[in-house]
Amino acid sequence: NDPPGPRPLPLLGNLLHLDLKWFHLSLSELSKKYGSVFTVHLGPKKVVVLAGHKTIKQALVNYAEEFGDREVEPIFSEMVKGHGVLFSNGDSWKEMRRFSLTNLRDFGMGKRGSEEMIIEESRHLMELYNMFPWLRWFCGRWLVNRTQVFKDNDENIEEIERLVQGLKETLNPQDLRGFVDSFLVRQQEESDQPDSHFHNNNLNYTVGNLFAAGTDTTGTTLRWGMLLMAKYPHIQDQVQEELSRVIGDREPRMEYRKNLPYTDAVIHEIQRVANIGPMSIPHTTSCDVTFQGYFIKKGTTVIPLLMSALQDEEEWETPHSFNPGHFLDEKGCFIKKDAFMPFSAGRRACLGESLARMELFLFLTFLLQMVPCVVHPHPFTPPPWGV
Ligand code: HEM
Repeated sequence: NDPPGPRPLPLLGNLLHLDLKWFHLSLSELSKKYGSVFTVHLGPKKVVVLAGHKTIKQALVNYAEEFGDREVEPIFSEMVKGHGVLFSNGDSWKEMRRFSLTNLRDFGMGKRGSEEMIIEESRHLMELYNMFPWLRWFCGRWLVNRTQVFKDNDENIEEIERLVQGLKETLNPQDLRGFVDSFLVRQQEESDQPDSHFHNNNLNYTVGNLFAAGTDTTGTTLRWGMLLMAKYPHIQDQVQEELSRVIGDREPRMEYRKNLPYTDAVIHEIQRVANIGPMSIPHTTSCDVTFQGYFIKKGTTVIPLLMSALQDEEEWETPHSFNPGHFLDEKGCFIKKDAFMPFSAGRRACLGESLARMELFLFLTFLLQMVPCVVHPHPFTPPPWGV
């Protein structure tokens, strides 16, 4: 009783049915034909796709254990060897996730502490933008191949090891400066336990995961924000009108968000349309499971098609166009939407959601606030050493 799906060819599976460049769009098309739980074969590999807000939530929240393991593709299993939090499972993942969440929160994630740091970063962002407009010359494409990926990974880990070494040499257990310090103390406390998960590999890979999962995601969403504001100047005008009416010349702060319903709605709509993780990060079933009447074997790759929730035609008035009204009631007050799930749901849901939301709010309000700023006299001057 497998979930339905297109008939696979030997060896190739359904590869010919899918546009691999626009894989998430192909899956979205297939869900129209095969429903909210369907099978596709990527070559010989069987993959179950979950589509639509209700089905994804039901699987990831109501069947949290069954659908809650991470699929670790061969390249990642070779690269991270089960360490860290992003591409790990079992007890090691549980310990790393719990430790990361508790410590990031203790060091201010989603709270005042990180607000101060993000504001400081926003000030630099404003300065940098005015100071180095020629940085854009470097924003090109570069070729990545497999060897390069492994080389980059090794270099990243070496860099993290150097950072950790510096922190180890200056560690004062009475004055913990951040995540790595807390990890090092825990490592010392558990040094007599041979099967402790607090070893160097988990430290290096968890730090690497937090950087990797936490930078490009927010950065890409911000770029979408700027693109959408440029494309819809009348919406940008309304945000700027609200910002100048509510906060004026004061520096943006999280506490102003509740009085900025339009800005908040625009930021949510940016994330909905940006759709930066359309297929989430694949999961795998931790045991055999019967879901919506279908049998799914232990170890089956599962793709929660988040884009199908973000563009669910039953949940959004105009799912395919940018419309901040999706998050506003008739009085212009902000409303939460259950189908808004760019951070996924359940036990593998994004660990940095509160940090990301704070960053998006502060960076975008800083960038959109109409405060007088010095415009660089020669915005397109190439760097002194040429391009
Ligand atoms: C706009 C920003 C971001 C978006 C849209 C986003 C989205 C996601 C998504 C879709 C997942 C996969 C969830 C799943 O498997 O079901 C994820 C996982 C994760 N995210 Fe984020 N993320 C963002 C920012 C961040 C930040 C700032 C951090 C770190 C501080 C972070 C850390 C992680 C980690 C560690 C995981 C893996 C969790 C696990 O496997 O247990 N993310 N994120």
